Amino acid sequence: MLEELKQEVYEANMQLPQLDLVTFTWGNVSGIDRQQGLFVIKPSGVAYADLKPSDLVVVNLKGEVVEGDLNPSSDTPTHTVLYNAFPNIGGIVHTHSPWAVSFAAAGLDIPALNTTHADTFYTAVPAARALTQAEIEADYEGNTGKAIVEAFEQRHLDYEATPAALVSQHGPFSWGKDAGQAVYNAKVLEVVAEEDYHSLQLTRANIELPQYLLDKHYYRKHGQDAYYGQNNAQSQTHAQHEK
Ligand SMILES: O=C(CO)[C@@H](O)[C@@H](O)COP(=O)(O)O
Repeated sequence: MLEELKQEVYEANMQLPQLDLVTFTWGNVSGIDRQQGLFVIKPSGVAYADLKPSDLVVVNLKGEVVEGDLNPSSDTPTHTVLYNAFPNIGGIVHTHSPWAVSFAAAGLDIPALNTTHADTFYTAVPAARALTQAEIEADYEGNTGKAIVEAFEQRHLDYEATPAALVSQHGPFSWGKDAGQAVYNAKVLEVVAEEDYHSLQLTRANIELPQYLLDKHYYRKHGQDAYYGQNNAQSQTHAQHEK
């Protein structure tokens, strides 16, 4: 069943370690056949090196396994919610890619700070709200998907224009028209998360030395007394340039 889709989703899964988006068995990719209302997903806990297309598990849109000897990814309920809520997506990726996880753990959106971001995501990538203890205990993965959908609904975001979200204190989910595009979007997300982190660090505060402190130390060492701009033509000239 769905042999061609399994091959496509298998290849998408194998791109995760190739693109440094996962460590060990973390992460998973799924892809859906909308005509049959069935999706295939990586089995839970299987090392990528050991994965075969035939290992992929077939699941219906109720989240029920219809074919497969292995357990589906533990994130299958999240994929199920997203396929039901976002009818135009064909593939979903979940990773623990470290820069995106850093924003997820901080509960921060990944802001649109550069054109790399804008090429793929029309808005900031939303950080979904944290789940309550009751939600976590009742159905962590299913409620994770609902929190993502809620973020898009409440913020009036277009899930096709911004094909990703951050799960509070867990990590990113991204999606696309198929599994391959979902992986591409996951990689772009990780790249812009890293770029954003550094941009935010660089712009967080103006921490340049004040001129008088620079004068005092520089001129004391280089033979001229500079007392906060007095009796020092160079610093006065500099001060004039500063005005
Ligand atoms: O973070 C978790 C589990 O805590 C999962 O997203 C990740 O390990 C992938 O799990 P699966 O191997 O797909 O079940």
